[in-house]
Parts: sequence; structure tokens; C-alpha cells
Amino acid sequence: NDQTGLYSVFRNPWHTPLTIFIAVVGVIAIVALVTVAVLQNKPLIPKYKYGIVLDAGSSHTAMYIYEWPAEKDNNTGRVEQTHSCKVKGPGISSYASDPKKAGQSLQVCMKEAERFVPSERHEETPLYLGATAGMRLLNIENSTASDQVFQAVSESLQKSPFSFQGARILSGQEEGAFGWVTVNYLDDRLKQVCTTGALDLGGASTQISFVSDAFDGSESPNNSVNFRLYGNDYNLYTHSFLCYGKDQVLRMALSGPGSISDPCFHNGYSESKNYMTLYNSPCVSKRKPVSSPADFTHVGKGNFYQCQELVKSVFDFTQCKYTQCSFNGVYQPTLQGPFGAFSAYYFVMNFLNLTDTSVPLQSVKEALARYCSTPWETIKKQHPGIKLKYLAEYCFSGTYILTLLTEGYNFTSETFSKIRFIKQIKGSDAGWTLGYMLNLTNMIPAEAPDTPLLPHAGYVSVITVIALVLFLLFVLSLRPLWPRCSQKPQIV
Ligand SMILES: Nc1nc2c(ncn2[C@@H]2O[C@H](COP(=O)(O)OP(=O)(O)OP(=O)(O)O)[C@@H](O)[C@H]2O)c(=O)[nH]1
Ligand SMILES: [Ca+2]
Repeated sequence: NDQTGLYSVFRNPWHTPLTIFIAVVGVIAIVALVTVAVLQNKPLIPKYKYGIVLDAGSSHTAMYIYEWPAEKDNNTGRVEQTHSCKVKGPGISSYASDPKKAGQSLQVCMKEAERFVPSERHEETPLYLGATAGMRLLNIENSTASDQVFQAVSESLQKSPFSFQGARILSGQEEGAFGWVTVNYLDDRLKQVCTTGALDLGGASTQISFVSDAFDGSESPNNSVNFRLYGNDYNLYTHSFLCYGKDQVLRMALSGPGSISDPCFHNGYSESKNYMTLYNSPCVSKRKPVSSPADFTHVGKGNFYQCQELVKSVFDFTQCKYTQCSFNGVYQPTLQGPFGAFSAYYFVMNFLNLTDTSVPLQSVKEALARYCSTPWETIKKQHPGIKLKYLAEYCFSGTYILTLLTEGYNFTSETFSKIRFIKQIKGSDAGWTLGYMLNLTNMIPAEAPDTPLLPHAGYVSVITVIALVLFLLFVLSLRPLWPRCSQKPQIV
């Protein structure tokens, strides 16, 4: 019958001001912590934001739509590719003689984008067009035509409901650097020190980008790009070889001496071709013979080793004013780390079934030699569904890729095994477009984004401990600190 202990609790526990105070504070603290924990760690109803990038390449244009959680707009969002659309027809540089058609060619994909991006997001969704080597070459050849193509393309894109941010030519350095950002962002390597190098093979240019401990940019500043991303400093080596995309190299190889009987094309292959289409590029115009017939017959004789010699003839391995070069007198530090090889690297090696780099390089070469020596009629029978334009060129393209990697960039059988031929990473295409958009929308901060003070579990355990302490205090506090006035007030 202790009048002041637990007994009194059940009679009237609320008469101690301290008890009420602690109870109120406890409830507020728990509600506050739970609210923060939920907000910080559990997204509200997911709303997404979008970005659209058009990759106006030399051989074709592709549109990519990216999305990310709206409440994570501030740089910690996981931006993902949600849709892509391959524009029908050639690259925009092919419309030099009829620029309007360049703009019209984009309309189908832009209409598709209007269906994929929720209409309430249309006007806030940034839309970019970046052009690469095809337009670089047109700009060299005929800058007026290049401007007219961009004018037509911009007018066309301004008609879309999106927030058009402009159409421009990317430098080769940007193309290489943003391809590296994409690969490492998607592979979650930007929060680590060890990054993945990027190898991009297009139709008119090819890029190599990687971080090398041996490279501080001093020997060849033009090949150096510095990034500070998520609190890490990266000094990237990058180079873009204009005219060394596979389509332009094919022209250079064909314009060489005695190339009409071509070891890079299958025995039995014979096509009449027009010298004009061969020489109408700044990459080969210097090789154009003074007088040449309008047409020639391109005949294949399918020999990988002779093809390799022909392909090597488009490289210059003699001049190098640096401590070490790749080719054509371009500085290149020692290769380092794993590499992701994408675009035409993937299209070609995937077709040839040579993407498994655990296979020794010598075996890859032997497999390609067997493929190149297969007669054209057999090749066509074995691959009925493949576009003949692509099918005819795989022997050449595969030989070019191996020559570029081993003779050009000095990949050995050991470093070759560290290359991964990739089309996508976690559902997003490898290429410069994602890196380009991340950069322009500032979605990769220089500093590491704030991580929640405590992980979700941390919050739960803190709440539990506080709740227990408060409960104990509550119970203890029920013993009156001041003598309860148990007797009736004396009426004086
Ligand atoms: N086999 C095959 N080849 C393709 C495919 N798409 C493109 N190519 C060819 O691969 C080469 C490079 O294609 P892309 O990577 O799109 O090159 P691009 O972006 O147009 O060219 P650049 O402006 O130099 O980057 C070109 O010769 C294309 O014709 C494909 O799906 N399959
Ligand atoms: Ca490209």
C-alpha cells in the first residue's frame, strides 16, 4: 500500500509535471525521428524527371530518353535510359545538299519522345542534340552547309514541346571524355579510385579515354581532361582520331594502291562502285588519283593476314615526338585498367562472336582469319537476315578493330583480356550521350553528395533506444519528486 510508488501510478499518473513534460518530449522526439527517417530513406511517391539527347553520328542519328527520381534531382539520383529511338536514314551530315530533310528526319523519334515523357513534364525536359565526326568532316569541307544543317535541325527541334537547349558539334575530346563518364557512372566507378577506360568506334572517328597513373597531362596537355566528381579528382587521357571510324578507314584502305582486289572482302565478292562516293570525304580526298575512272569493280580475295597489312597502311607508326605514341604521332601513356569497348566495337565483335576476351588474342585472330577466308556465297547463306552492306564489311571491320587495338593502341594479349565489348550497362547504352547530359544538367557534383547521417537501420535503433530511455524515465518519474500533497488541503 505504498501510496507514493507504483500503486499511485495507476490511480493518477499524470499529476507530476515532469512526467507530462517527458512524455510530450518523448512523443515529439519519436515522431520527428520517424519522419526524418522516412523522408531521408524512403522516397515519397516516385515522380520522375527526364532528359533527351540526340546523338547525330556520321552514319545515323539516335535519340535517348533518360529519367531519374525527381526528389533526387540534386545529384544523387540514378539516371537511367528509359527509351531509345534510331532515326531512319543516314546521319545529318548526309543532308548537306538538302538541309531541310535533316530536320524532317528527326520528327518520328521526337513524336515518340512525346509519348514516352509524361506531358506534364514536357516543357521542363531538356533536349540536346550533339553531332560528332560526320559533322566535323562536313564543317571542314563546307562550313556553310554545316551551318545550314544545324539551322534546319534546330528549327525542327524547336517545334517539339521540350526545352530545346541547342544543337552543336562535340569536340573529339568531349566525345571521348563523356563516353568515359557514361561508362563509369553506369558502372558505379565514380565513387572509387579504379575506373574503366572507354573505347568508342564510330563510322568517322574513334576515341580512347582512360586514367593512367603515368599521365599528368604535362607531356601532351591537349590529351588531358580533368574532372572532379563526387569528391574524386580524375586526370583523364583522351584522344579522338578523326577519319579513323570504320567507314572512313574502309575508304582510305580502298583508295590505297592496288586495292581493287581486296583481301579484306570475301572471295567471290564483286561489286561495282563509284569513285566519287569513295573520295568525297576530307579523309581520302588527298589520296584521290589525278585521273581515275568513274566506276571500279570491288573484288574480294578474302585473306586476313594480307588484309591486316592493307589496314596497317592507313596508320603512321614512324613519327613520335613524345616519350611514347599510339600512332600518327599521337602521345599515349601506358594502358591502364579495364576497358569498355562500345558502338561499332560491339556491333562487329558481337556479330563475329568474338566478344569473349578470355579467349587468347591469338585464337581471336585465327578465328577471324577463318571467317575472312570463307567464300562470299557461304557467308550469305550462313547469315540470311543480315543487311548485305554490314555483312560484306565484317571481315574488314574485325581486322581493323584488332589492328587498331594491338598495333595502334598497343594492347597485348594480356591487356586485351581486360577489354569488355559492351552495348549497354544496366540497361543504358554505352556512349557519350548520358555523360553529356549529366554534365550539362550538373547531376554529378564535384563533391560527394551528403549521405544520410545514419542508414535507415541506424535511425530505427536510435529511435528504439531513445524510446526505451524515455519510457524508463517516464516510469521512474512517476515517483513524485516532490512530496505529493496526499492530505486534503487544510482550509485555513
Ligand atoms: N552491324 C551493325 N553495324 C552498325 C549498327 N549500327 C551502326 N553500325 C555501323 O557501325 C559503325 C559505327 O556506327 P556508330 O557507332 O553509330 O557510328 P556513328 O556514331 O554514326 O559515327 P561517329 O560520328 O564517327 O561516332 C557505322 O559503320 C555504322 O554503319 C548495327 O546495329 N549493326
Ligand atoms: Ca558515335
